[in-house]
Amino acid sequence: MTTLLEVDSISVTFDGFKAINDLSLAIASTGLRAIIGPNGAGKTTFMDIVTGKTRPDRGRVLWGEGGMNLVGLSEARIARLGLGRKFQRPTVFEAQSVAENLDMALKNPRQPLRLLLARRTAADRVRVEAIAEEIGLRAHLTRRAGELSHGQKQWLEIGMLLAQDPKLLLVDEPAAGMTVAEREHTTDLLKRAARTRAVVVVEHDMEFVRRLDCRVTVLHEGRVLAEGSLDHVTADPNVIDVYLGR
Ligand SMILES: Nc1ncnc2c1ncn2[C@@H]1O[C@H](COP(=O)(O)OP(=O)(O)OP(=O)(O)O)[C@@H](O)[C@H]1O
Repeated sequence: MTTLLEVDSISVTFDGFKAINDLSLAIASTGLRAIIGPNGAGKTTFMDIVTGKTRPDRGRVLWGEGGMNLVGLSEARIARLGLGRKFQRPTVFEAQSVAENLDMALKNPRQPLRLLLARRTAADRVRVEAIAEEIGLRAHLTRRAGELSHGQKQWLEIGMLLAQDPKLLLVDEPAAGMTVAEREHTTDLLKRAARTRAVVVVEHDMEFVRRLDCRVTVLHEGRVLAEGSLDHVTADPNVIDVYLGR
């Protein structure tokens, strides 16, 4: 098992409050990881640090075989290294079709507009169809993204990230607001995506995490409280105390 991302002793303080407190954790180059923790545990701040949005006061974020330190790099640079982030709310282009959304994502979004609007090549079309199949929207390619259900929009956005072929996909609360059937589809989608890359899911919903059937890291007060299978961490007295608020 090779390590893709290693967070090494990072800390960050906001107005005297330690949101991340000497946090260390490692993510393997393939497979799923769930990160859970009560409100304020530091999950969002962790993602902000890894993606370059927030700079830690201390510590390193090491990437890839060479162990390149991401701290201090711009968000755009980190994204180009292969780190994709899916925020909670879908941000698809509502007026464009599913195919057009995927097509724009296939091309580098930092390209000039005229290239984004350039005609699709045959290879692009094949790739767009393959991604649509992967995310379960093959039958919806010509629909406007704005007409999709909430769950379908989330899948489209995951597809747009997959189009960029990230090495690590960070996904923030994918199950929020989804129906049971949509959740099942999302679990399958994330599991499939994790066969060839690292996928880190930050999630509150324990039932969803159980379905992911993966290693779980519990954060609390900005550090790792427990790690292992969901059964292992939920049997941990420290985790029980934190979740019951004792
Ligand atoms: N920019 C900021 N300025 C001040 N305090 C912040 C800032 N960002 C986060 N915090 C604080 O840091 C702590 C960790 O927040 P964070 O959002 O990372 O937690 P979380 O685990 O994602 O919580 P939730 O599950 O509620 O989203 C919280 O107490 C939060 O209020």
